[in-house]
Amino acid sequence: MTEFTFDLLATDSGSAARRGRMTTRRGLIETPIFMPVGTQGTVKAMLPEALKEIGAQIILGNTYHLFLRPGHELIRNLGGLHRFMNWDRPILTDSGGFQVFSLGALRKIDEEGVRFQSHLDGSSHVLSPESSIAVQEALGADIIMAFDECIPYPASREYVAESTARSGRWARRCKLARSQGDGAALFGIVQGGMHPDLRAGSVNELLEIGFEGYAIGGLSVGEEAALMYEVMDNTLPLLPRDRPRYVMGVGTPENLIEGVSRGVDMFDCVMPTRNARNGVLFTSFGKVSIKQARYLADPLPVDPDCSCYVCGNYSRAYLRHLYQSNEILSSVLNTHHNLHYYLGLMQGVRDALDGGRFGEFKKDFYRKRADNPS
Ligand SMILES: CC1(C)O[C@H]2[C@@H](O1)[C@@]1(COC(C)(C)O1)O[C@@H]2CNc1nc2cc3nc(N)[nH]c(=O)c3cc2[nH]1
Ligand SMILES: [Zn+2]
Repeated sequence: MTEFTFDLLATDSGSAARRGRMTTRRGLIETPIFMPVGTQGTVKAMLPEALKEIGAQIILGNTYHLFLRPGHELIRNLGGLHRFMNWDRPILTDSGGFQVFSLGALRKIDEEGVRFQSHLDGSSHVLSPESSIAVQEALGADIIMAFDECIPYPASREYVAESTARSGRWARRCKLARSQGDGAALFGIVQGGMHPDLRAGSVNELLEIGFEGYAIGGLSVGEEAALMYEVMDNTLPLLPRDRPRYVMGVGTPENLIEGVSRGVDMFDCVMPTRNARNGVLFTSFGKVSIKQARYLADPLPVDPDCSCYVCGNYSRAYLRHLYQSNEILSSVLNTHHNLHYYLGLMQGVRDALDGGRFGEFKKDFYRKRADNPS
């Protein structure tokens, strides 16, 4: 029996945006929410205490990576992923399907699952619906994801239909493979490529099986933003209002605002953390590439409107110096600021929804960027 609930607290008058609250066995999650990605049991360059200080409520882990290294049994024997990484708030784990295809080598997919060679040492492995659920339960994640195939883009309609049907069969196997009494919530993942009818078929199959939440997969795979929004427009209205909706791998700040407007509750993306390590900082007026010469002697904080520790204590000149010098602190400070920006943006969304002023919030978001084209 899972201790998972979702309450819809408010809906926006002028859009499909919604304010909600999830209850998991490790605490509450206020939605809409952005989830920092902690692929290998760490949100890169961030101490758990710093994540809490900037308001992170839940983070992501990856089955594929932790299964390969250090191994899910080792982590279970050491008390589970929360203990292992000293994070006592909720963790959502992705099921491995996507990562096998983005990282694994020599993959072979069949009804059983996916055979692949490790990108680390070339060793051969299989991930199946049953083994993916077993790994996620061993890790002790609070929200676990069905094992699916994230269909590459572009793909033929025939392949999309076949793969989506197989992911539907896998979803059923995932639900059957769950251990009784494991308090984690299991989310189904909608596939169907960019075809509204195949998306609807995938939704119907998942609803018939029944999950605690529903993710929209197969997006943020190189498609244009307009196409991503079209799939959201077609798919979100088909999902139950009283269950969380999670769009995987999304996205830029604009993607988050547009996704919220369409009724998305949960997001995750490597963008804030990956861009931080590449010296690209997110601000209320757009992106700042800190390596640019114009910041050489700039005494201002990266975003004068930002209340984070980094903007309160360091100049653009110093952040540029750290980046140019390839200093470790560059990743630490840039990541802190970028995650603070993403989490702060979603806090602003929640506050605006609480106050019935999401429409104004969205207008203000775009005006600030238009005033300062980066
Ligand atoms: C490969 C790597 C690290 O994953 C990120 C990142 O690069 C990158 C490359 O460009 C950006 C957009 C910045 O994000 O694309 C990935 C984010 N898009 C994405 N993540 C997903 C995860 C998924 N998991 C499952 N189980 N099923 C899915 O259908 C699924 C779809 C997804 N789409
Ligand atoms: Zn800042």
